[in-house]
Amino acid sequence: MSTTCLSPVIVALDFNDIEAAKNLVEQLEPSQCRLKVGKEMFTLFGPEFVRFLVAKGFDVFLDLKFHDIPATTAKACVAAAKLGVWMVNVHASGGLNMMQTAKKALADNFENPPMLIGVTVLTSMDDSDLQKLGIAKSPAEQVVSLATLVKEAGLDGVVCSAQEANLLKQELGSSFKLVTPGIRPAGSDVGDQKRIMTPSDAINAGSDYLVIGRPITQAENPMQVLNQVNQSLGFK
Ligand SMILES: O=C(O)c1cc(=O)[nH]c(=O)n1[C@@H]1O[C@H](COP(=O)(O)O)[C@@H](O)[C@H]1O
Repeated sequence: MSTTCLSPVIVALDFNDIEAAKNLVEQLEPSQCRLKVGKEMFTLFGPEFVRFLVAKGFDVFLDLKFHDIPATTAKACVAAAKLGVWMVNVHASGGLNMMQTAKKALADNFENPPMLIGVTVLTSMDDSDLQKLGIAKSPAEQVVSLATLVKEAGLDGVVCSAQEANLLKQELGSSFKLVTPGIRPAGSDVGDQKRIMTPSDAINAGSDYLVIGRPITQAENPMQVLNQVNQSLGFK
């Protein structure tokens, strides 16, 4: 598995046009960013697109957010790992047994399994969204609860917002990885995200990886935005 990337940026390839995605990928080097394939591109273009990115040497985060009974989730994680991806994720709210079973299946089947990460509270949600689900905690409190369970299950880290990064590093230690979407360079459209932060603030707060989609992919000049973000973080 490639580990040549110098930047913490993971570009979210949320395209419905495979040629548009490939056009951006052709301009990128695996040292400049990692790539994320999510539900839209995987549903449209399947494992072949993932294999294409892996064959080009990119670290690929396959973001399918599995959430099912333990056996089904574990088998889905093993199937994802067979594609040679660098990271896969499950919803932490699937529970301790689901996460432990997935982790064990990866360890039993692969000498070098991909990182397994638990999704906590989506970055598109705030207090009022949690209340409507009957959750009386703040997003930060709920993230800490779920992340504690993810750590207990032996996973490598969580998806959370950068707003919780500082707290999580204090509570769960520096080696527990924090993957943070909801990243918005100053002046870019917020869209449907609610718990947001700029790239440099996120890194200063303790984020290990920054997931950035539309601010790069929808920009007039995506490479310019990526280069600016990397430069602002001290990566060329
Ligand atoms: O798991 C994720 O990657 C994820 C979790 C989360 O809480 N919030 C979130 O936005 N994401 C993903 O991160 C990407 C963010 O994209 P932009 O909002 O366009 O930067 C999307 O592909 C989302 O599916």
